[in-house]
Amino acid sequence: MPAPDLDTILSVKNLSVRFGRHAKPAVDNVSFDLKAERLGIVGESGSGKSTLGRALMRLLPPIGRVSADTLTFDGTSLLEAKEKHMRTLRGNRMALIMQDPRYSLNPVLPIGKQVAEAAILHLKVRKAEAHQMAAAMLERVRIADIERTMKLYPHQISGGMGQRVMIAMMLLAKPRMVIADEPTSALDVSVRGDVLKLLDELVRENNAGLMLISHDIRMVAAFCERIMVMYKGRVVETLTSLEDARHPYTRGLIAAMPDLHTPVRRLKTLDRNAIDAVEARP
Ligand SMILES: Nc1ncnc2c1ncn2[C@@H]1O[C@H](COP(=O)(O)OP(=O)(O)OP(=O)(O)O)[C@@H](O)[C@H]1O
Repeated sequence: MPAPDLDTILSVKNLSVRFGRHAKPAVDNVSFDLKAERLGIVGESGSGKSTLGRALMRLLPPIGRVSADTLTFDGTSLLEAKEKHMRTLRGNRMALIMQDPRYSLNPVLPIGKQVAEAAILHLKVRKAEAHQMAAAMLERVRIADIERTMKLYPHQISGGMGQRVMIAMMLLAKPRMVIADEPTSALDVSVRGDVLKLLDELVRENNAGLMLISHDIRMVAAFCERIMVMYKGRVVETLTSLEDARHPYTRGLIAAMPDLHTPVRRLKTLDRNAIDAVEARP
């Protein structure tokens, strides 16, 4: 028997997700491993990126049917784990950061309390210690004037600050795997880079694995060592550099994303016939 690879955080073999018995799979036979690295998942809208992320967190609605040969996270089979175990894994060992902090944060709770409650829940610490941990973590995500800011409600802070609060809350317990699903697309362009840099910094510090889900292949390429390209639920290629892109779909995604250094007059659209012809090859 081959020795287990101790560095592997997540192992996925032939993962498929179907919404309804006769529907085409939203995620179709996807296989990959995640180590303490940054893995980008890119693809156009509807390619199955979010469904993949949610399947890994076991957060799909009951209509979503998951099947896989292997789905192992940190030694636990996500196919077999009881829901109670999943609840301790989520937020503790695995974290999901979503697009818009306004929908993820509790609107009726001051942000300091929310972060402290995450510490009480996941780290089983007492109130005073949780408050201190929350303050330290908020400082770590560069929130200024901590004690005053902790008393503010989510609607009183900016989107960029809200996303930094989410990151503080999600990374408090030092999870092994962080799935960030379009974490900056609801934010002002001017703060996107800062939020991503911060996320990257904290994930590296914890020696965790990051899955960065986005439709923006150039942004993903700037942050990730590997990029998995999804089309109609399948992985069409995995790249370490955009220059290696061979698949017409990936090339289409690259061409469709404006590059600050080479301005284009018209944004290209994807040539679906060429893409499907390549996909149809045995
Ligand atoms: N709850 C659901 N019920 C039925 N179908 C769903 C559900 N969630 C996702 N799907 C379908 O699964 C497919 C993949 O959707 P998914 O949201 O994963 O794509 P995506 O690549 O994340 O797109 P986006 O970038 O727009 O979020 C789509 O065809 C979508 O309609």
